[in-house]
Amino acid sequence: STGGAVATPEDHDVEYLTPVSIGTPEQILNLDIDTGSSDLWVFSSETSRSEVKGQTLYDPSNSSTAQKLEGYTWSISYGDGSSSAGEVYLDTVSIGALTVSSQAVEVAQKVSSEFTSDSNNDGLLGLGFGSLNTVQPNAQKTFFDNAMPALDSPVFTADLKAGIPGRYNFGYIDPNAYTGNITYVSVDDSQGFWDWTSPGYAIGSGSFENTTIKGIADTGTSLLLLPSSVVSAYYGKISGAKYDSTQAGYVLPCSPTPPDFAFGVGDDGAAIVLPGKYINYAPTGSSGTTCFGGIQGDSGIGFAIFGDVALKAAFVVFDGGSKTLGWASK
Ligand SMILES: CN(C)c1ccc(C(=O)NN)cc1
Repeated sequence: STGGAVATPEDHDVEYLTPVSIGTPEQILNLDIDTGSSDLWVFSSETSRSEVKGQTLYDPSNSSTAQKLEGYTWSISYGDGSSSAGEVYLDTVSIGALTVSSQAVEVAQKVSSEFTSDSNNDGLLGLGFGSLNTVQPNAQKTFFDNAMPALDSPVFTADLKAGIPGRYNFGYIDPNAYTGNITYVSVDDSQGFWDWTSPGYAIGSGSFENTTIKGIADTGTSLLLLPSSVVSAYYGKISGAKYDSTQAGYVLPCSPTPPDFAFGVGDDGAAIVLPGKYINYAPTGSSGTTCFGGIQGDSGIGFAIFGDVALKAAFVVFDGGSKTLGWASK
């Protein structure tokens, strides 16, 4: 089997939302597919009314295939301090033509303000490794883990794009979606993430800097978070760029277009190039003169995060069979 669906960017590519069918008859919710976590949770009929602002709600009582897991609960918090919690059902979940008949659907009873204010986001679909799942008393499998045995190939791919819809596919690699070769790198799944090591970076037309950068491929994080030495080297090349403590990040003049940023993949010289315009993440004010940087520091996290700013420059294969990541330009 195979499947897949469109991934539509929200403002500034802060996140990408994908239609997911849940239950019988189908209830379609727009979920944030997140390789940095492993819970499939949704806004629901059980979500505190004061914490819902426009989201579509999954109502298990309207699904003939929903089965409550009595006594099961979940509770999750994310790197940005947001959180949610609730109870658990099993139901049929589909992404395009790919259907999992008994998927754990975690219904939110509480969500934090970051989710409440994100009115188009109806929940998250985690595609990290199973060890990160928060369901108690027994952890539940991800959609990918449940689907894998039936997939033509044990993979899913992320083809996110700047400002326009891209795609997540399951079970196959679309040869028309990328250019050149796919370079595969090893993954350390010991922390539950798609954790890999880049050999270094280059700024603009500059020489390649060999420096080990260990980090996770995380579709659920908006920015590219890198070691402070790399971030300082990048913004040090830009007149007027500075760390703004009020914004808690580097800001830069939106014009002229900043230099490209490339990160290495594998030991054969392959690299993914971020066009400089991807680093103009969003204007900080109404004048549009100053932009918030799409590359920021990873201090305090313990690893780099290759979020959407990086991923949208690449075609990425998440290989659950070999536990490798494949990176290609496009
Ligand atoms: C508040 N929202 C929509 C979030 C979505 C995803 C994440 C995240 O860290 N995913 N890896 C955090 C917050």
